[in-house]
Amino acid sequence: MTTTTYDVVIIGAGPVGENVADRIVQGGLSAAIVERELVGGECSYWACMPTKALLRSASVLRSARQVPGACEAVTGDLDVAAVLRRRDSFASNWQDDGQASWLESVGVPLFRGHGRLSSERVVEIVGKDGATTTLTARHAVVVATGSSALVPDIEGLRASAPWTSREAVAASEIPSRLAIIGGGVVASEMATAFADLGSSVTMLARDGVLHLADPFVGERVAESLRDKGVSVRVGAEAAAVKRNDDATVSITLVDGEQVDADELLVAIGRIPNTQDLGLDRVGLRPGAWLTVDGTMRVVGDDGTLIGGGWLYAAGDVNRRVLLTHQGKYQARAVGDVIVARAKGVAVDDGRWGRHAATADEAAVPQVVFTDPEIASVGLTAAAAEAAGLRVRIVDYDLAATAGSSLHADGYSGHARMVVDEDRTVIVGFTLVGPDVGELLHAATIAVVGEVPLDRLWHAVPAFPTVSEVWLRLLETYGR
Ligand SMILES: Cc1cc2nc3c(=O)[nH]c(=O)nc-3n(C[C@H](O)[C@H](O)[C@H](O)COP(=O)(O)OP(=O)(O)OC[C@H]3O[C@@H](n4cnc5c(N)ncnc54)[C@H](O)[C@@H]3O)c2cc1C
Ligand SMILES: NC(=O)c1ccc[n+]([C@@H]2O[C@H](COP(=O)([O-])OP(=O)(O)OC[C@H]3O[C@@H](n4cnc5c(N)ncnc54)[C@H](O)[C@@H]3O)[C@@H](O)[C@H]2O)c1
Repeated sequence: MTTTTYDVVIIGAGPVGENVADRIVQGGLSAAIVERELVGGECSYWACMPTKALLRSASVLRSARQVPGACEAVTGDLDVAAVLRRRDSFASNWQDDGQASWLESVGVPLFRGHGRLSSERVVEIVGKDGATTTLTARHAVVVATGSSALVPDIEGLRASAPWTSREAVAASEIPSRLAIIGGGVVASEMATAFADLGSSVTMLARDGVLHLADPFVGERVAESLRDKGVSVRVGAEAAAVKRNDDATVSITLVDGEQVDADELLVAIGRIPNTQDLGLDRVGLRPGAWLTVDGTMRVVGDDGTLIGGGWLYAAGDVNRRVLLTHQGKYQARAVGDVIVARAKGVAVDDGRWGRHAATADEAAVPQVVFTDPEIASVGLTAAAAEAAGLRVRIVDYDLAATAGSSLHADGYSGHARMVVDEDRTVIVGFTLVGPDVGELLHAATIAVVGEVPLDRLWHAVPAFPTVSEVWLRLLETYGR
């Protein structure tokens, strides 16, 4: 007999749903999880892992070519077929047996099918065979259904069957010409990947390249994309799209110009997976992002808790931060707070408390795997100023460290630290340069720990590493 009542029911087995389930069972409660596609979600099969696999080989080749002694050993070009095979293996060939076994090993039953809220604490699941299962949660239902690509209402766009990030990430062939609508993170990473893999790429970056980052970031990435032969068209906006009889696609821009390509990737942001989730049954609007309180309980438009607080939302679907690591961080807080409430233990939801996801507002780290890489945490200078902080910006040329000159000939990069002058702590840090992603965590610790600059002078970077930029930034700031 199938057990139909669990302490917690989770809809969506992406990275966030999996982590909520794990915390719930670690806390001694029972959990069941519902998944309509693959256990592991977008991140495992169509996002983080396969995109980075697509980007990594060219990055390694570039690194080798920048170091005499190694560059002489590079006698060929990128092996595209081998890159795609490695990508396939990082997407587990789009099979989820491994992650489904993990769920089983931690004691979380998996219900395959589309889940919907049908009433308070009740989730109805319709399986592929049409059979319906009903699960009731004693304590909480957690929505972790993630997000999907936004395809805008541009004339002819949908009918032209454009790629979203899914088709780009899983591509089995590299198109000769790829056009991209968008200038954000997906557009920039995919322009890099496909240019490296041999496509002739045109990027229609209406609002600029990575325009929400500190301005030097987008400038460096756009320059590098252009050096690779990418046509970066800042300000260009698509007005109409047509798939031609010969399978090519033509994009007419607002100014009347036409851009032709073999495939078109649309990468202009995300929509929440809440269209068919039964939100209307609990007083919410289908298709809306879910708004949450400090412990990720869903609130209605009037700010009151849905049903008194049994419904939680974590990960992309609550729109706080659309990143895997941040969603998993929320998941740990959500799992733990549900357990605490179920057991009548005090909730610790103050700033930096165990049950709060404070870093979502203060210290989100992100690495964008373009060439050069971008690593950032916390506030940009503009955001810090807009938040009313008395800010000092400290810049340093990353190429001027002994470590970077050893890392690669012709190393080029930049570092910026944003200091809150009233507290003399770092509130934002951005690095641009080859392989800077691995330098980021030191900055994340400094921001989260609110480490005073006076103390940071005692955190001595090893010589000769690129991390010596920390000392250079402090020297530039002054003692
Ligand atoms: C191209 C691309 C690259 C990215 N790269 C990175 C990166 O390098 N680093 C990073 O941190 N982030 C990256 N992201 C973002 C990252 O993928 C998301 O933040 C992350 O996947 C969110 O996890 P989630 O569990 O909230 O949602 P998802 O991963 O979307 O998982 C949600 C799950 O819920 C299931 N589901 C939805 N509705 C239902 C339903 N009604 N019933 C049952 N199941 C349902 C879905 O099938 C899915 O498996 C990238 C995103 C994209 C698009
Ligand atoms: N390495 C990483 O961390 C990584 C990689 C890929 C994706 N992601 C995450 O996935 C999410 C989605 O990425 P994304 O690139 O789709 O969104 P995004 O929000 O990063 O960028 C969207 C871009 O599209 C532009 N845009 C919006 N509407 C447009 C329109 N109608 N026409 C032309 N341009 C338009 C915006 O100005 C913006 O530059 C992001 O939030 C990101 O954090 C992370």
